[in-house]
Amino acid sequence: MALRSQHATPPSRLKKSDKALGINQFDCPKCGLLSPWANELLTLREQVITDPLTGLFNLRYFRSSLDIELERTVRTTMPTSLMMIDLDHFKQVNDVWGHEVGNQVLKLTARLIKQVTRQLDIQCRYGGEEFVVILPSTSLLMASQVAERLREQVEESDITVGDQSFKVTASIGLSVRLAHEKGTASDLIKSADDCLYQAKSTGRNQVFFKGFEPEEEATVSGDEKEALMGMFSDYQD
Ligand SMILES: Nc1nc2c(ncn2[C@@H]2O[C@H](COP(=O)(O)OP(=O)(O)OP(=O)(O)O)[C@@H](O)[C@H]2O)c(=O)[nH]1
Repeated sequence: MALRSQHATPPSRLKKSDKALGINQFDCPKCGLLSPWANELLTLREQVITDPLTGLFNLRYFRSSLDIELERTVRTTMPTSLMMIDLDHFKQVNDVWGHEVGNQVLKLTARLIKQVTRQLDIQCRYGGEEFVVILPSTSLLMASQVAERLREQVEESDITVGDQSFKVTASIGLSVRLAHEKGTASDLIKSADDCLYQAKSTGRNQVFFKGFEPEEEATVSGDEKEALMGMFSDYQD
């Protein structure tokens, strides 16, 4: 019995293929899998690749997906972008509001990440209060627009506890791999992580990336942000 699909197919998307057999037999439309235990196996597989708190993909799935997407970049010449997101001063949220409220903030952040990204993007919890999104076939310019939209949505969201409410912010680092560029998945992660560090160390609540021209560093703000929004206003699915 083997799972042949490279990408996860949630059990809800499976079709029951043969009721007459009287057993739990399912036919996966993506991978053509046919097995009496396929549904149970897919549920198990989903658990193995999912972060239980946020429902996003976990670190294990992130690493294997990034390798696949970087291979795809070489084959298709379409760039792959990477977005690393870290909540600002999250320790204070736990300290002031408690761990359970902290968990609610992580869930909210996961929901916002899913809302602003596309279905084919790969949204993962990297660990703790850090998230990472792989954006296949996405230039750095487009990724910066998505990141800025996410940063804004986090900043604008109210977290309500009883009759009180508070806000959180996020810092975001971006990197991109172009088809002709060499380097490992770890290099791409390090590059996004370095940018995230820059976003944190230069004030937080901002998106940071090495600019569209090599070696040029940039943050998205003011007029540039407006121009980006205008150029890619039809980007959202
Ligand atoms: N509620 C909750 N807290 C978590 C979880 N995982 C990690 N944390 C907390 O996240 C906090 C991260 O704190 P720091 O690494 O100091 O970072 P920070 O306070 O966000 O500060 P900066 O990143 O520098 O802005 C720690 O207090 C961890 O305990 C989790 O699953 N749930």
